[in-house]
Amino acid sequence: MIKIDHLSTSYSTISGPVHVINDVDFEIYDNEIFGIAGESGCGKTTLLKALYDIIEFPMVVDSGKLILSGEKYGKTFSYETGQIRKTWWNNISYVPQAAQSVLNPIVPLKNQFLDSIPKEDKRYKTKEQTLKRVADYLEELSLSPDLLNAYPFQLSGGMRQRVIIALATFMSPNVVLADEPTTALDVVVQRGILMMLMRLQKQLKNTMVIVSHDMGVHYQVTDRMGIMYSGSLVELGKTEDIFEKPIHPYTKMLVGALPRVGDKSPKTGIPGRPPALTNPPAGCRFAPRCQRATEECRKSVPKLQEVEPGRFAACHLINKNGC
Ligand SMILES: Nc1ncnc2c1ncn2[C@@H]1O[C@H](COP(=O)(O)OP(=O)(O)OP(=O)(O)O)[C@@H](O)[C@H]1O
Repeated sequence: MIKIDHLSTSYSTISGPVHVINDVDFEIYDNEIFGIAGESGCGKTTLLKALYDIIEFPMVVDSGKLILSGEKYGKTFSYETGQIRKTWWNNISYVPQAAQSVLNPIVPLKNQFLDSIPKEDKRYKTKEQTLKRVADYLEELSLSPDLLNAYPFQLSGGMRQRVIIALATFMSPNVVLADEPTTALDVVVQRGILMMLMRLQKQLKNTMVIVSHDMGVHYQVTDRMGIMYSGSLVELGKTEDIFEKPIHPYTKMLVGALPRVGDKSPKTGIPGRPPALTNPPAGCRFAPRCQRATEECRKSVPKLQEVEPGRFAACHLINKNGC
């Protein structure tokens, strides 16, 4: 499980701190695929980096923390912000955005696998034993073991993405974080990657966190999801509930803009633009784009509240005829 405990982060810039994650507080459970959605620049990648403990200048944690806990091979573990990196690969792994370009193009894949396996993993005594296990694992994932002798530049983008996912899951981590795993791939390859992630999650019974701006990806793959807007979590719940009955006005607009089979009604975009994080408006950050915003919305920041069991939203209009 990952507990995100009132986390706020910022980036230090020459014009002062840019607050990107604002008091985000929720839990991601064991054995689920959790999605994080929202427009470009709302802080999805920043949150994922914090989850993976890549907190390096210019990113700063202003307050709050993360706790990664669980059980592996009969032993319980718990790591907080600042310690999570000690358990990279073993208990948590990360498929970064544009992952296809993180592989060194001129190093054979087998060396990249060997370099990624933590030195303390003593399950395989020799290099040959480790490579045999990697080859078997690739076969389990319907990938050819011959890939181990290939160089990344010889592979297509979709194949490189599959290899990265294999690398990230080889140690059976309790949590796998994937940032935009299907962006820049054609729809057929996208589907293959999504199926692979779903199959792996079922097999490992672990937690997968998928960041995507594409609501279609969340609909197909995730069990629960969080909607981010301008650095805050504005809605959280089961994915099917969010699509069937969105609560927050922003989520309603996001879901309403999606095409549906048989629905011929004209689709409209969300008016306006997200606020600049360098100079956000007071009160609810969505208020300038919300047709139902009131004086209260423009003055005070709404807190994320439990609207129904397991359903959370941050909006002053809840129970006031608006949401
Ligand atoms: N190194 C940095 N220095 C200053 N500001 C940054 C830095 N990295 C990100 N930001 C700012 O933080 C905000 C959130 O960025 P982030 O990459 O987390 O958003 P995102 O939702 O993942 O967007 P995208 O979908 O485009 O990747 C953006 O406004 C961005 O300009």
